[in-house]
Amino acid sequence: MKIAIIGAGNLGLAIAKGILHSNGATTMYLTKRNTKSIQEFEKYGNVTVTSDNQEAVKNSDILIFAVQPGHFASILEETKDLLTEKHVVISTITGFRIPKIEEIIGSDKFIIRSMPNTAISVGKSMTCICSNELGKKRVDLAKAIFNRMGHTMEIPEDQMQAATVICASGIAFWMRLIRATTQGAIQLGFDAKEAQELAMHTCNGAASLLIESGSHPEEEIDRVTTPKGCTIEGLNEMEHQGLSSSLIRGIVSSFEKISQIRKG
Ligand SMILES: NC(=O)C1=CN([C@@H]2O[C@H](COP(=O)(O)OP(=O)(O)OC[C@H]3O[C@@H](n4cnc5c(N)ncnc54)[C@H](O)[C@@H]3O)[C@@H](O)[C@H]2O)C=CC1
Ligand SMILES: O=C(O)[C@@H]1CCC=N1
Repeated sequence: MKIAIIGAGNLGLAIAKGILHSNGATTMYLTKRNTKSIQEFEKYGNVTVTSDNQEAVKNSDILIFAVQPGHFASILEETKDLLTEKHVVISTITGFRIPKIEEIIGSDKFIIRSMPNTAISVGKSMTCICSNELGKKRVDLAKAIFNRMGHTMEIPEDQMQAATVICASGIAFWMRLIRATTQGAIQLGFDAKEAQELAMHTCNGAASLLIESGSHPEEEIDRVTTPKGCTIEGLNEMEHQGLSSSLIRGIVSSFEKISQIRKG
């Protein structure tokens, strides 16, 4: 698998780490306008760092674009004449719809739109995927690539905006919840390091319980909330203060913001 990551920033580098972690590529190109900060990746023998997107495209089959939405169209213009039937174009760009990509490079290309998150660097991304008509023939390949670095779900393109909020922005939302729990634990007497260890492993355990048992969160909550006990006391106070409501409102605000990014 010859992979190029066009735009090795926060997400692009997370994907690169995930690929290296899972031995997922025979060769990998990483591109960025100024390559100084990512030069160290060349210590991995099969990685080439360059600011030349055309070189990366020519020497790769799987092209993962991870640039800011405002830069994507011009980079597609710059590389479109080099695209052949060997290439699979995978976009991670927020709000940039497949018809807009087809307008630039044509509908006769394999186009996958993906929405991974930064946990891809440790092989734990939740990645949503959709494709153009021709790209349906490469969806299994895209899933195979991303399944090595977490879990995938194929969805209609219309749900991509919502998937961005839940899965990609979701990493930040869960981080804040873990951080707030840590602050609570510090207030209760744990030192900062211990407090974070308690918070993150408990969070991991809660998610694993659902993933492995297939049960509903409320079933698991019922198993923890002793009548007249401390859990229900804390949980109800959190809800009186708007815990679920604030999360839902935040998710909807984030979703609405993507519409503005798309118009911009
Ligand atoms: N950061 C995240 O967690 C996620 C980001 N995304 C999407 O991924 C894309 C990238 O996001 P980030 O990594 O956060 O942004 P970023 O700004 O950290 O990375 C973009 C990179 O592209 C490089 N770049 C700019 N022009 C270039 C060019 N002409 N050729 C090659 N490289 C060029 C920049 O130097 C930068 O390193 C965005 O479209 C974003 O919406 C999607 C899911 C998650
Ligand atoms: O905040 C953003 O706009 C991008 C998309 C999802 C994660 N980061």
